Amino acid sequence: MHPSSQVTFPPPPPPPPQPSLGLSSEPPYRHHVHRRGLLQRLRPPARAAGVDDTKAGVKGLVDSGVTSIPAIFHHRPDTLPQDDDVSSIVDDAAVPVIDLAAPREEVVRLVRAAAETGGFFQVVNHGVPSSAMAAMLAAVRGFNEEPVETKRPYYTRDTSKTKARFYSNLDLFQSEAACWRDTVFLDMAPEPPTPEELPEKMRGATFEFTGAVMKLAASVFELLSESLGLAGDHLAKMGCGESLKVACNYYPPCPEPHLTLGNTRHTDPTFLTVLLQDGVGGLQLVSNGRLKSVEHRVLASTGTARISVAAFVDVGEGRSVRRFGPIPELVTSPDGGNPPMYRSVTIEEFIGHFYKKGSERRPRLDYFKLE
Ligand SMILES: O=C(O)CCC(=O)C(=O)O
Ligand SMILES: [Fe+2]
Repeated sequence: MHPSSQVTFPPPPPPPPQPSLGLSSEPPYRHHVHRRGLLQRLRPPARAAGVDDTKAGVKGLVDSGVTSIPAIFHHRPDTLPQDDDVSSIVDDAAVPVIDLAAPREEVVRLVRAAAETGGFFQVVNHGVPSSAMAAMLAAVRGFNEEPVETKRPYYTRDTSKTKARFYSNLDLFQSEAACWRDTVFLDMAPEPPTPEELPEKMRGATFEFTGAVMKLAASVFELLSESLGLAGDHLAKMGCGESLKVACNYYPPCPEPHLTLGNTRHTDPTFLTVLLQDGVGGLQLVSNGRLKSVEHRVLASTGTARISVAAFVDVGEGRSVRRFGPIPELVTSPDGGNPPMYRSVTIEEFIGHFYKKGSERRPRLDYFKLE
């Protein structure tokens, strides 16, 4: 979704000096030496850096006036933007734009082409009101720019405590280097939070926005089903649209953006991500490799804060027991020439790879490839 072409909301965000989202198809990282050593060294400084112990996040560091970033935010040079990246990094402005109000066949054709190649596309006429998008972005800004005393009570990574969690770097104590980002993470479906569970600044906008995103996701699943030659309700019946978890990302301005990242290169762990401000992206695994899950990362930059809202649409019930693998209709071609490329997995196993592998963030699907 690109609200920028349809709405202006005060204050208008200045364009970032660098591409805000890079999409890459380079081979995975090769460097994971001394991982254990790195982790051991990382933990105490992570607390001391005033990110987690203060519960003030990266924004707290910026407010305290740092002019150089703490060492835990230093990423390996080979993972940072390089001059010679240009050929393999696509910036979000280059992704295809699909008008969902175009004739159905045309939309299905375009969705198929986009999902099979880049795995990432931007939609217009998507039915999410411009006012709802602008209000959601303003709400995320509003919360993050509150005094730390207001934000601190929400600071937790404990999913059993609340459906609205504020933290800086979910994997702060597992990753090789921390990212220049704070997040409010919301569990919105199938069991929504009560309005009182959300930070006050986010109460008004969140329910309207996420309700509209669920509707949009349902129609994208229909389009993806049809683009795979399946019945329109195939992916919905598999449960792909039951759950909604929303990462509200706040990327404070960074004094040394050349040393760190807003988010490292990764693929998302869900069936579909609806990304406010940058696009709508990929479905994976069950298409037997036909639809792509785009690798992406976020650069840090000086200037003003950047805000994004990534809505992860996924399976709800039975995440530890239901198995997902290539859809039978997609692997049994009449000539037998399309064998399954991936083994089946549960959602929990699929997501779990992210944490087990730490900084080694290969595209998730690679781990489940059949030889
Ligand atoms: O901020 C963005 O544009 C992307 C965020 C993202 O990749 C994520 O939250 O998974
Ligand atoms: Fe992502």
